Amino acid sequence: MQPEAPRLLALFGGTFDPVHLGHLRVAWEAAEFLDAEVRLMPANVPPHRPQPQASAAQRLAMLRAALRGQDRLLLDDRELRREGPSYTVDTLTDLREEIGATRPVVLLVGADAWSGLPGWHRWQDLFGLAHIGVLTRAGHEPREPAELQRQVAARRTGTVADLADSAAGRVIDIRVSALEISATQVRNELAAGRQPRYLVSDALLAEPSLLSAYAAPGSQRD
Ligand SMILES: Nc1ncnc2c1ncn2[C@@H]1O[C@H](COP(=O)(O)OP(=O)(O)OP(=O)(O)O)[C@@H](O)[C@H]1O
Ligand SMILES: O=C(O)c1ccc[n+]([C@@H]2O[C@H](COP(=O)([O-])O)[C@@H](O)[C@H]2O)c1
Repeated sequence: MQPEAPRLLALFGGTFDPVHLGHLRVAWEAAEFLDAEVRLMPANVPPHRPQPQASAAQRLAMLRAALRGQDRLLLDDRELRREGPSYTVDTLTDLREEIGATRPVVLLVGADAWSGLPGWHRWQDLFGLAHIGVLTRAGHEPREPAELQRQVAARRTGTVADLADSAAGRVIDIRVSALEISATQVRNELAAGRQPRYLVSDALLAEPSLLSAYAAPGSQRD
């Protein structure tokens, strides 16, 4: 009898400032599509963007609250234990040291992040460490700069089973529900003194201290 193939492990990195229903739903759909263990992984110091408004501890607390009550989506806090810019290539190298070279890993990125991949630190090395799953994102047309197209042409597959055949190196497009929600929108709602109801998990609204990093000074929310 063939030994059972190890389950796919998928990492969904982000700033999560704060985590919103767009993140949660697309991660859920990716977990179903890939039949993978999906881990949401907050960046400590996100590279290539302004630094988050909420601290790492606050972003982690919001993620914990949002993920409570289910076990399909998990939390991975490895980047919060590392100082300096949270480069994904370093994170995947660290993960490989922990789990070894053979288990298939899928790095999940939204379509907007994917377009910017050639700007990432040592981006070409990412393909040696993980597969990449590109999630559609409402409001962000798929765009692939020429250097990314060249790198990806021979790697793309439409078949999940291909991801189990190797530890890394394939690219798969994952069509998920179009939920045009962003953390920027949530921060703006809160800064204007409004509730981000139905944009974030109810668990975040139930505990007002969780969203306190975004409140307008002196604002009163109902
Ligand atoms: N609504 C969404 N649909 C699909 N992917 C998403 C969605 N929101 C975020 N993502 C993806 O989740 C990852 C983490 O995103 P991030 O934490 O920066 O959230 P964001 O909403 O884009 O934040 P901000 O508005 O602060 O830029 C990225 O790969 C991003 O493309
Ligand atoms: O490694 C890099 O150079 C790099 C550059 C930009 C983004 N990332 C990662 O991409 C993920 C999504 O980033 P963001 O800024 O959309 O939250 C998050 O895990 C970041 O650490 C990584």
